[in-house]
Amino acid sequence: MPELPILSVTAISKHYGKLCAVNQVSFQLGSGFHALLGPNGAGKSTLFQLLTGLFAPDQGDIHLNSISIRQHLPQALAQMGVVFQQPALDLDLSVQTNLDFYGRLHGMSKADIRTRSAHVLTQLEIADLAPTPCRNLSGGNRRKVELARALLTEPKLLLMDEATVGLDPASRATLLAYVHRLCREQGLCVLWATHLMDEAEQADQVLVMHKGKLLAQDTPIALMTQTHTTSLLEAFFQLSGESHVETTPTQL
Ligand SMILES: Nc1ncnc2c1ncn2[C@@H]1O[C@H](COP(=O)(O)OP(=O)(O)OP(=O)(O)O)[C@@H](O)[C@H]1O
Repeated sequence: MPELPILSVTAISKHYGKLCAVNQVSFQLGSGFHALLGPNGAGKSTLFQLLTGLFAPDQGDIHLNSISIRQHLPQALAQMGVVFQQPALDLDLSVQTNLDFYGRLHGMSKADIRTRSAHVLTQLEIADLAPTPCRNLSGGNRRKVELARALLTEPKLLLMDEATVGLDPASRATLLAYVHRLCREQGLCVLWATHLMDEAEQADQVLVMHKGKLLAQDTPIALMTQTHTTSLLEAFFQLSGESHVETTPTQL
């Protein structure tokens, strides 16, 4: 029997005035690492804002494990962890206090928060930083703390919006490897927005977004085969009809 989707998005649209930032987008995701690939302005962040209920779509609906985000937002959010593009830690508080605050907001008991934080901080190799004020952390470690916080409630869906922006190559690789491991070992469903080719190339599936539309959803290899290209970058330009003269070979 086919696996039920964890995330199901049906014909959602979002306008800012006359601009259609998300245009009739539909897709379904099961467990695994899914890259949402698109250049600046493609609509990735707007899609994330719709998925997290920050805005309601003008039309369409989103279901997380069959729960409608429109009708039952708190229940849907309880199954979701999010790392937004903009850092969102309280820098004056310690790592542990940031996690405590988030856990309490989600109705976790103090004991559960402590057990779970110790687990995720250890997995991310930053357990020793628990008492440290977030202001004193490097950019890479701040992102790890945001990821730890997103994972505190054991979500089924993890949304990562350009989560590696500003990180050095080693920190970026550690974060990516850890999230891939969570997909493999715990069946997590990850939607990872990026415009970096190497991040998308490692995904189980790539969702190609351009000017508000979802152009394709498939494995990196299948996208290259369908477009008769030998790289994901070329496949993107084939699918979008854009020219890539002005771009670097590693990102859109
Ligand atoms: N609050 C807003 N008001 C008006 N227009 C907006 C708003 N937010 C985004 N837009 C526009 O909607 C379109 C999609 O933007 P969005 O930020 O979703 O794209 P993105 O793919 O996340 O880009 P980036 O990688 O630069 O974050 C862009 O044309 C952007 O200028």
